[in-house]
Amino acid sequence: MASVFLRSRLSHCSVSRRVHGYTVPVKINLELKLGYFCGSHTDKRQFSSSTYCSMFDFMDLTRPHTWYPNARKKRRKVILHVGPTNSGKTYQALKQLESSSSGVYCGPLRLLAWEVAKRLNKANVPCDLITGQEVEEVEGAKHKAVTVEMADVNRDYDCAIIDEIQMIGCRTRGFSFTRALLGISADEVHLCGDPAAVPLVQEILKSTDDDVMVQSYERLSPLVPSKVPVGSFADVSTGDCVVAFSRREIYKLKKKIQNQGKHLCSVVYGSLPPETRTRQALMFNDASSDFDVLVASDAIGMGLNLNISRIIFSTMEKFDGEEVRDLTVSEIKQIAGRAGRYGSKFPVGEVTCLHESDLPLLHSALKSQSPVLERAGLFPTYDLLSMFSRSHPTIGLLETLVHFYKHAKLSSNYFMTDCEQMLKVAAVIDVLPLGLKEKYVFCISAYKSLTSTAVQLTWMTRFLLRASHSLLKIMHKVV
Ligand SMILES: Nc1ncnc2c1ncn2[C@@H]1O[C@H](COP(=O)(O)OP(=O)(O)OP(=O)(O)O)[C@@H](O)[C@H]1O
Repeated sequence: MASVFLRSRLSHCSVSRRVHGYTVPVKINLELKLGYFCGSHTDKRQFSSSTYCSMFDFMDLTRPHTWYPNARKKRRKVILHVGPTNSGKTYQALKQLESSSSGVYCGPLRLLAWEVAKRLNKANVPCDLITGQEVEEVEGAKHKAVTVEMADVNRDYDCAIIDEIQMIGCRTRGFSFTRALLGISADEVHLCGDPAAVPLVQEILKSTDDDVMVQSYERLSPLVPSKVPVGSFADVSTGDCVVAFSRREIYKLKKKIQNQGKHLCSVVYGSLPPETRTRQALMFNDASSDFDVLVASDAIGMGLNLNISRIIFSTMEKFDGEEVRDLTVSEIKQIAGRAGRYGSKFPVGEVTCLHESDLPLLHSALKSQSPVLERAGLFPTYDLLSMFSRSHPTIGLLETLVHFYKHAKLSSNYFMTDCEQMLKVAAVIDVLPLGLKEKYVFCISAYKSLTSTAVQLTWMTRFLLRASHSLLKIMHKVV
């Protein structure tokens, strides 16, 4: 239904006919005001050549480093902490954050941001928690733990961490990591993640004039791939985490395991409400609780420190929004790496599958390197959309996004983010009496939870109207 709605909206817009192939002359005042896109108030050493450009090509996204004048004022020290899972990369970066006078942690999951905020506050470093769903401010805090979409590129920090930097290559969320990488204004920026991201990050940062260094790590505790599958739910034991890729499957597995009468299961998956997800993870981690088995989606794959003894893949395939495909090497390693975390009560991690036929893929993935990332996600900033919109006042957000998607020019280090879900949100909210900024905010923050039924679209329309004030309060500072 949503796609029908979207199709009709798109044909109604006829964006490509009306706004095809712009190279728009800009007036002097606009040029001055928006100088940083042409480089005028950024780093004069490097970005001054086109200061007096008289033509502004909105579709030219080939120099995204110039979108962040605040960060370009600094020569940042960027440290890439790379290595396998459970090798202490984040631990080392967090030590720097903890000892800095101001800082920000940017993570891919709300649960990770929550863990970091808790850790810093416990260490008497007041730390705010800011995610798409909540703002928890702590008096006197100069530190923030945020989900990467909420990273504030207008503030200055001593220290910043961008965790799971390999997500810069993610089809749908990569642009938020690119924005944080290029835009965070911190003296020291710590990037933690897979070595596969190193060449791309180094290439991208050539344009920023930052100092970049690479620090490599080894796994701190062994991870043993099992030669035999689990085979029967009767063989599931305390500390096991069974991984599945849909909510339906997760609850089916939970039921089958609990039917054996030996274990109670916690569940963790991405769309669980944050409080419930946190409670379920805590319950599993708590040795005194009866919930000694976890059934989870790949939401546990990133950075979470859970007391898992053995990872059991119930399948090696997942539906990625477009098709059912095999898990990638990187996904398999990330998820498997949750077993036997250093410092947990299981000093050795084990990993296996439910079905024997899945074992070869598991074994070969664990022996392979993740393929090197070639391109990072990119998406136009609000400022850029807003400039475009001012030059084309009759065009709505949906048409603007479609136009950028079709006509933007990118350098070879970048790809345009897959914005199909954002377009669906834009199609709905374009008819609402909201400003461009509000609409943009909703598009980049609400698309993750959108599904494609008419009921949910109707619900979302109502929700947007109700939530606009609170969400805007959160987003106001970061866009
Ligand atoms: N030097 C250390 N002393 C004590 N504990 C450590 C040390 N280094 C790491 N740890 C602990 O080991 C676990 C794994 O560390 P960390 O989360 O930093 O690994 P990582 O390499 O970032 O893993 P992933 O890529 O899976 O997120 C954490 O519980 C962390 O607190």
